Amino acid sequence: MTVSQLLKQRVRYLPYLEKVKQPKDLIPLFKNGQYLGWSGFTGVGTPKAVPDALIEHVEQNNLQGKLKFNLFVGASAGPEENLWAQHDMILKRAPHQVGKPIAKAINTGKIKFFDKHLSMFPQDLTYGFYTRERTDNKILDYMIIEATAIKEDGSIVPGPSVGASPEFISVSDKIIIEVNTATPSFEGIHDIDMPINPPFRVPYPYVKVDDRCGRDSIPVDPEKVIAIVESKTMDQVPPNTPSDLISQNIAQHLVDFFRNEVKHGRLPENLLPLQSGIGNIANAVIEGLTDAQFKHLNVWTEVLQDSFLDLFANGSLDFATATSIRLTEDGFKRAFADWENLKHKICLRSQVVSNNPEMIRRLGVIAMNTPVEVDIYAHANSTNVNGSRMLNGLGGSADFLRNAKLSIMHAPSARPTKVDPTGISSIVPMASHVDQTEHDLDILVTEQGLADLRGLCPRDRAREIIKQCAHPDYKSLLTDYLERSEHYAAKHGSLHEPHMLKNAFKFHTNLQEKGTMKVENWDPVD
Ligand SMILES: CC(=O)SCCNC(=O)CCNC(=O)[C@H](O)C(C)(C)COP(=O)(O)OP(=O)(O)OC[C@H]1O[C@@H](n2cnc3c(N)ncnc32)[C@H](O)[C@@H]1OP(=O)(O)O
Repeated sequence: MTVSQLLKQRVRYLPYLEKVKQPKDLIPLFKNGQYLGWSGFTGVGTPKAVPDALIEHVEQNNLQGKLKFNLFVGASAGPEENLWAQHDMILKRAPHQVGKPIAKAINTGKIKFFDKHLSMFPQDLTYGFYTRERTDNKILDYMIIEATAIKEDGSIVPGPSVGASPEFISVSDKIIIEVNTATPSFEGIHDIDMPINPPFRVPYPYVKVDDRCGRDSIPVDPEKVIAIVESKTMDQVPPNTPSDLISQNIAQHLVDFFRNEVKHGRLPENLLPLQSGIGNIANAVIEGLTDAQFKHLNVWTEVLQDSFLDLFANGSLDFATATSIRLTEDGFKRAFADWENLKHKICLRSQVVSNNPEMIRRLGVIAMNTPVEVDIYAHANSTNVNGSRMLNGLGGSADFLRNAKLSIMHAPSARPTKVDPTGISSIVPMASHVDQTEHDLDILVTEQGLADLRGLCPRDRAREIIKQCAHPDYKSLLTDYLERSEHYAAKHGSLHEPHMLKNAFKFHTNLQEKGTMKVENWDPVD
């Protein structure tokens, strides 16, 4: 097969050039029920050419629901996994996903999705936890990995994410490499630790965000590489919603809080390494930090979004490390225009390192993530609307929030429904699903204000959250719930974290029945 000049430039291990194939040539390898690993994390660095060829094959042969795979990706993949979901090509999926089609397939029961901390998922896969039903002792049949270059020893230089690729490669029977020649080579930006399982595991030695002691590429046994495919499609990350008054106010409360912590000596002047979660609100909060005049900031996070580029550009940010640079098309254009400068200030690691509890605690990370809802005692739901409908998954939120020095959650105080512009309160009496517990959260912030929960007993916590964070439309309702619960619990000797179980989910049932959480009355309790 003829090999393009671009591909020849990127593939420096010459025996691989004998293995160059067209994606369609690989279709016969794929069988219903196989276990596949894809590279990628939060929609960047994912394989595209082979997944697209499989979609075409399914469409042309009406194989929807007949060619399904157990699909594992470090976190969410790009548009391809949503097309796979639409074509009913996914049997099982873990540990995180983003996109309406895949969420719909999960919520209609077509995809068996399970959610696991991103720091733990890759290692649990290598332990064989998720493939116990296999009788052939294999873990993954194929790993399809996107590379931006291949080094002389055959090792793989990933693109804008590392994710779980090192672990997937270590347990995959066969490997297919998509070399993306449309995207520049990311060589030199990675620091990759290969998995070592207990009882021989050693500590990760990093004590500063810019420490490096891993490899700059992923080693691979060339015998396992069965095909090299040229990919010419760039990653496609949709644009972020521009920040609005709500997210700007959230950011301002946080900036004021940080300044006060510095003033009282609980934080250094350049704060501590920052983690910021996914989504529009997290992106807008980082945007808000850009104008705050902090200097020499550092970032230890899992995903770098566009707003981090502004922090670099105005000189606030010294160094950022993550497992993925999830930039929009414009973001990548900006980053590549300044690449010679930026590439010395960014390092991409495996997700088991970026999200590692040991590292997060050692560095004293400040974690900031967005919940679906938080209850008055600070149990937070990051994943399931009304305790039932999966949004994106837990991701790394709990890796960071449980282990950070400061654990912060930020959200708008209320969200609109079809019938009520403030029909959903982010503060509820009892969280309908719990991902982060009361023991994990220090600070809760909405556009209304910031509740500092450190050292408060649950009832004081509830009053602080309602006072500082609840939307005015819900303050008296939540206070009423708290006071009635206290009255009821006092009679029953259960005043530590008072609830009326009969009414605990009344906000949610009211929402389902009437489109708003504004309950008109409580069920009587005695
Ligand atoms: C890869 C990583 O893990 S990064 C580390 C952090 N990871 C996590 O925290 C994972 C869990 N969190 C998330 O997925 C996101 O932060 C979310 C979904 C909670 C919030 O995302 P954001 O983009 O900031 O907020 P946004 O307001 O746009 O909400 C996203 C969607 O969730 C819906 N949603 C959020 N909260 C609620 C709620 N209480 N009830 C109903 N729908 C809700 C929104 O309506 C919106 O739906 P739409 O896309 O149909 O408009």
